[in-house]
Amino acid sequence: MAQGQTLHQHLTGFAATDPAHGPVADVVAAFAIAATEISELISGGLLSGITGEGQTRNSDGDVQKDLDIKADQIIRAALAGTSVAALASEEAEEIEICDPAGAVSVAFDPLDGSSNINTNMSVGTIFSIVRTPSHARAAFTQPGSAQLAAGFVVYGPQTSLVLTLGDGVDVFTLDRKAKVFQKVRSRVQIPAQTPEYAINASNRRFWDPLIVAFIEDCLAGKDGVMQADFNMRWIGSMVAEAYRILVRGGIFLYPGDTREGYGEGRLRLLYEAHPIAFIMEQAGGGATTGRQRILDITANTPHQRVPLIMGSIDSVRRIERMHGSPDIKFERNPPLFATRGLFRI
Ligand SMILES: O=P(O)(O)OC[C@H]1O[C@](O)(COP(=O)(O)O)[C@@H](O)[C@@H]1O
Ligand SMILES: [Mg+2]
Ligand SMILES: [Mg+2]
Repeated sequence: MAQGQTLHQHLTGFAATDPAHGPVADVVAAFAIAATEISELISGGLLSGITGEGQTRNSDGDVQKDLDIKADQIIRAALAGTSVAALASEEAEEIEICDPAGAVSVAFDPLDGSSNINTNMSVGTIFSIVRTPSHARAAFTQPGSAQLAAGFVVYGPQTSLVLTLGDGVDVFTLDRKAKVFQKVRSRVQIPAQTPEYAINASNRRFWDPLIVAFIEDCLAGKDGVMQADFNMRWIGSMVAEAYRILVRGGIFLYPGDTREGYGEGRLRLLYEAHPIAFIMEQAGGGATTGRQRILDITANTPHQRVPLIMGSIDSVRRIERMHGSPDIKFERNPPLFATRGLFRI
């Protein structure tokens, strides 16, 4: 439908032949309500009593900021009005069973990029909705391709909710006065080739040589095999990076590295990589570990980490080809391949 449609209208118009569709719509609506409240809190900052400090740690070892905990509580309160079978939150150690008869289950990151709270940078909320199997406990032992819907909210200069119901990606921006999300972009398509990359380059000495090789190719610009001058971004907030990629393309990398505990990178499969990968693919982009499509992976534990490389499809495919070609470092040397096209190897 045309822009200007509200999220509520979008969900109401969502085909209802599958019995899970009603519960999916209810859960998305609950996240929209929670996001409206979280957005207000964030925009008030210290005036809302948000200090950005924290005392406790979550199961992944991160310090839980006051807003991490508050966002988790707000989302739980909003979901209490729905019949969700199982919940997996970044801020809870274990999977929780709510209504075992619930048709859907939800994994969520209440606040992504929370190291940015004090610096007045963008943070977000991420969610993944799956069908509940016969045993609710098994809800999160399905590959990412089994997701029914996924979304994320970016609390930036605008608060925007990005949503896929498995049929393309739409973007809704919060009308703060009316407290309604209005559709601003329909059927988003990520450009296949955008010379822009995002990676935490301070970890370079810990990377796999293939990641070093890819970034060196980007840095070589027009003179290198990519034949394009690259721009670089790193926000430290995956939701903000994903939003930028949806708008103008590019590639984001959080690979595994040799730091202790970072063998599988930093991002969590169930509530970060799965939903973002679903959105990337639905918008014509890609998401991979380098060796495996993210949506083909099934979690063994709730907070399992996974290397995540996502964005413009040509860049994602190039990374995958590099991982499949151990001798790529020889092939990369010009001038033999100086005539290759953008992003080709
Ligand atoms: O500080 P680093 O290692 O660059 O990691 C940044 C990454 O960590 C995250 O903040 C992880 O998410 P949380 O803030 O939910 O733990 C991502 O948003 C971001 O891409
Ligand atoms: Mg996160
Ligand atoms: Mg978080």
